[in-house]
Amino acid sequence: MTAHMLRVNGIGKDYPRDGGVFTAIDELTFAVDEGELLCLVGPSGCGKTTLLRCVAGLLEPTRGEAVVDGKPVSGPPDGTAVVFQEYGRSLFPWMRVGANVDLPLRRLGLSRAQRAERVAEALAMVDLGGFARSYPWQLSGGMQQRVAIARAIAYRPRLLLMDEPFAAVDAQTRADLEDLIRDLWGKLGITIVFITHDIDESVYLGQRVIVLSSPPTTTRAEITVDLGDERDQIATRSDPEFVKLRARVWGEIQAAKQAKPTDTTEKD
Ligand SMILES: Nc1ncnc2c1ncn2[C@@H]1O[C@H](COP(=O)(O)OP(=O)(O)OP(=O)(O)O)[C@@H](O)[C@H]1O
Repeated sequence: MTAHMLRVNGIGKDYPRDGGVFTAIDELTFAVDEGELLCLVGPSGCGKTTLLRCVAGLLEPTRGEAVVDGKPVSGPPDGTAVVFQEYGRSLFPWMRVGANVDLPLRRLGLSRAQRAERVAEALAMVDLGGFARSYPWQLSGGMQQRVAIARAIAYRPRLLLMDEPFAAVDAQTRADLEDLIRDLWGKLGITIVFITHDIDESVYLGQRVIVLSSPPTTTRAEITVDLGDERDQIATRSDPEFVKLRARVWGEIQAAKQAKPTDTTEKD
């Protein structure tokens, strides 16, 4: 049996609002297998970022817990890296690309040579081998996001959390970055939880898609993506199974927007 890399056990989050309490997440429970590529999709404001922050140990849930690699999360978990949407804010503009990728490695107790090897390897994997000495602001948005991805993989995480990482780049760059993620996932065998509000992206990337409801958020549906591991921007997206799956996710999201909070979860 495959081990769970991540378990989300009854996580809920309340925020103070207008002198009262706003339940952003009511109750979320799901598990992610080791080596799985899972996409989480849901309507705007459904608490995707809140959930990811709870899993990454950056925010304390009001209820429930996240368990990464068998350990309850109480701070940033070992072996976990995060890629955020805003690459412009996650890279340090005064540090060269190589130094940005190197930064998180400094707490791993590696030698300078080992770190340099990891930085070079990670930059080569995202096709930025010649850019170690450039500054982030000299690169395009898509290239900067590849630096952020290189920084995450240089850390050699077992779990990679991605929060709408391609929302701010143009469509062509986005397609290239999607293929890069699938390629890295295939090569590195890591577990990826990918958050997106883009239905097509969730089906194209994921082995499984979890659809979240509107707040107070619960799991609306869990959908297995039976498209095989070889995906291609043209062939996969015109595959009748892809078209069927995207229609199903779309339907679930529309229903989630209209549903009453008491609706029960549907499972595949
Ligand atoms: N620190 C906070 N204080 C109060 N309310 C918050 C806070 N952070 C988030 N919220 C609210 O909780 C809800 C979920 O927010 P969150 O950013 O997690 O959703 P999201 O699904 O990532 O949104 P989007 O799709 O727009 O990026 C929203 O209604 C938001 O206004």
